[in-house]
Amino acid sequence: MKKVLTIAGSDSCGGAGIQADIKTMDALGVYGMSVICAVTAQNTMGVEDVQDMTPDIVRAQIDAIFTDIEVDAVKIGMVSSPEIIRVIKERLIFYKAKKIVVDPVMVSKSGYHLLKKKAIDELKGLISIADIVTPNIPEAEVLTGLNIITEEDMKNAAKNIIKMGVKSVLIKGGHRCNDATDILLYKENFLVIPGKKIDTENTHGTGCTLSSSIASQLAKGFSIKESVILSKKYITKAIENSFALGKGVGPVGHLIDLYKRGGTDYGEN
Ligand SMILES: Nc1ncnc2c1ncn2[C@@H]1O[C@H](COP(=O)(O)OP(=O)(O)OP(=O)(O)O)[C@@H](O)[C@H]1O
Ligand SMILES: Cc1ncc(CO)c(N)n1
Repeated sequence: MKKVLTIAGSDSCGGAGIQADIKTMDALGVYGMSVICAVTAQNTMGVEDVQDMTPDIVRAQIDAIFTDIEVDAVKIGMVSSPEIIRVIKERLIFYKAKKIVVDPVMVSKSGYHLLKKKAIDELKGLISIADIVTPNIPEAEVLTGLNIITEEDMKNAAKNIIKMGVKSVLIKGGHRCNDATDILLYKENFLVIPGKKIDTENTHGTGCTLSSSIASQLAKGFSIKESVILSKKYITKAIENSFALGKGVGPVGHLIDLYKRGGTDYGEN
């Protein structure tokens, strides 16, 4: 079985973060492992509190895994602080980690800052060693300083981000009003991945699910382009099967959730 590591934050309500990553990995048939960078006290209505792990315990978790287990792909999500990001980058280079996906998580859907503002430069450094980075539109705006409205703007932002040294860039369109088309810049070519906006409030964890699906498919040996296309299908299906939970924004539905609710039709993933 392929082994995939998520380096991210814990979401107590189970919709995003480490919990979404492990559910996605399970659903896609890879073995999921985790390095926890922060614990959030969070529910469907928002983030109440955050406790960052120390850089030492982040380093110790990474060392524990890489000194024992061969890791086929790594997904990085919420990384909190400049010190934690520096440790992650240094350790991943040290262990010659393969197939690195960076989801540059900055602000939760409810508006809580999950990344300290002073950590943006370190985050760019981490992006430089990745195979793919998956910013949503507001994140791409922070990384580039550009204003992104149209598909052409998304392409320009991708060209700008690729200069950071990353091999490919997926700009996610989920934050646009009427469309969920994503744009991949890969080997100097653009791939427009069309998506229709699904009318649901329950989109907690969409970005985490997409990036851990990409890491899982890369681990299985698919190319970046194939992994992104398969993952767009997975996230679309997961949003179609999202459900109400608690009083706020409910989570996307993974294969496992569907089984529990008696469903069987989950496409080819
Ligand atoms: N309502 C929707 N209908 C269809 N696809 C969507 C919808 N919302 C998001 N997506 C898709 O989900 C994927 C994740 O994109 P999104 O922009 O939501 O990520 P994100 O903002 O990083 O998520 P998160 O808030 O979990 O960090 C993309 O492929 C995007 O196009
Ligand atoms: C821990 C965590 N990671 C990522 C997100 C996505 O916004 C979130 N809400 N919580």
